[in-house]
Amino acid sequence: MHLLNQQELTSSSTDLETPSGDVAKEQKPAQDLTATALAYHGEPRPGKLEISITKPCATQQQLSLAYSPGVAAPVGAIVSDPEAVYRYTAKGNLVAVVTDGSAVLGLGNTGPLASKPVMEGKAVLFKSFAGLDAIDIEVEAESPEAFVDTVARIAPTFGAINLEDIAAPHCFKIEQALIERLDIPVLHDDQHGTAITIAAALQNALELQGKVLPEVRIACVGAGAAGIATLRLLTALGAPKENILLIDRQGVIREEERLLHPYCRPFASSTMKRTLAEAVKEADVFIGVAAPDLLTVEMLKSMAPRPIVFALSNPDPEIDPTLAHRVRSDLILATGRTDYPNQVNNVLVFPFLFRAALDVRASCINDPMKIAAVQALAELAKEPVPEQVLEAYSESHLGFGPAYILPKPLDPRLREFVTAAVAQAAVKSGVARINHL
Ligand SMILES: NC(=O)C1=CN([C@@H]2O[C@H](COP(=O)(O)OP(=O)(O)OC[C@H]3O[C@@H](n4cnc5c(N)ncnc54)[C@H](OP(=O)(O)O)[C@@H]3O)[C@@H](O)[C@H]2O)C=CC1
Ligand SMILES: CC(=O)C(=O)O
Ligand SMILES: [Mg+2]
Repeated sequence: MHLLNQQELTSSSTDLETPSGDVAKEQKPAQDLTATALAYHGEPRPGKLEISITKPCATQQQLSLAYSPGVAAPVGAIVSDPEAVYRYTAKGNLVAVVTDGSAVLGLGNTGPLASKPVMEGKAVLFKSFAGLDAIDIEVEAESPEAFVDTVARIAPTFGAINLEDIAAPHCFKIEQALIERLDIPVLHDDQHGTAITIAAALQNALELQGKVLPEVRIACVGAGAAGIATLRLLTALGAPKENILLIDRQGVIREEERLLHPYCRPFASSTMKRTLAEAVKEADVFIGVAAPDLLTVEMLKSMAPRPIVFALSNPDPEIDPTLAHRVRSDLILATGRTDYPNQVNNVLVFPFLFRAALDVRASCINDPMKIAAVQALAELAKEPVPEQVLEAYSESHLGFGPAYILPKPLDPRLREFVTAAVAQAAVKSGVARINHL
């Protein structure tokens, strides 16, 4: 599949009026996205990050405070009281973005080295959207245990750990082991950041389509980190398991048919349906967290009236959005990408979950905090959109509707709105260690 970048979109797109009255952008093939992206990453200096200092260190006196002998004072304070580390070091605002490179976006197991641009990107988003300092750490680990051990050993440096792009099923075991071993928040973004974003987007899309979660039929392709966590959250929010079909490379995951890992088992179905095409037929909701181009035009046509399609594989979605809008005028469609309407991407969540957790020094990121994020994100989509956001996206109007089911990631209100809701939930559920509210 070939999709366009933002510049090409704004310079070469034509608007298609769909029968539902929404405007879908018609796009022409990109010639230079690869070259532009490589230049962006390579020039004027390689990469997207640097470290800057926050205290002056230009005179003999300043050097003797920053280093020997002055630095001994905070060391002593931390030895006496470990909590003083939050007062005298950067720990409390520092997140590790850690990966083994085993499920990098939808590109698969690229290994740790090639995952570095994505992890640097996550660090950029932490900083620019939530003011958090983040360092990317790409780990070469021979086993999940070795990975856990590596992260646990470096954890004292950080205020929180964001696990990224670690494939299922190891990701579940790794996250659980680190949560148990560490006293700082640990969260696998591809599980929970994605699940929260999808749940908020689905809540709003269902409202617009005149449907409700307890009644819709859901086909989810991708039984990995994102897929399993999303179904766990959606069922917790009221989606009946019997209305859900989960599909992986071998087809619909059915009870007692093959050896399933324990994370898949709760979503195994007693259905007679075996293929993705059969699973999608008459479904109200398609959630794609798997790979490009899996949803065909025929499958889309076979979905129920007023369908919802979240084609979230990055960078290339499960169906080309322009094609999908041509086929179904009653569709609400989202992708994970920035250059289409309705970006359903965990960037809407992870900066603010961690911002809140660190602000109140939460010991973990628990379910009430995740549910608070769902509600805050869904609610913010219904507020008038500030001029600054319209300008950032070169739009003259954005408002709650089929082409705007969630706030845009560049919306500066996210930081206050989502962070406040999550922090309040942390305090209320008893996991906050300080109360700034
Ligand atoms: N928009 C967003 O915010 C996010 C999007 N994603 C996207 O979701 C996808 C999966 O990520 P993640 O869950 O972390 O990865 P995992 O490796 O944990 O899981 C991938 C899952 O997708 C399935 N899959 C892969 N290819 C196919 C195929 N051709 N047909 C059917 N199933 C397939 C795999 O099946 P099997 O086990 O049989 O190989 C597996 O169940 C990626 O494309 C990623 O970009 C992820 C997180 C956030
Ligand atoms: C968005 C993201 O984290 C992913 O596609 O893996
Ligand atoms: Mg990811």
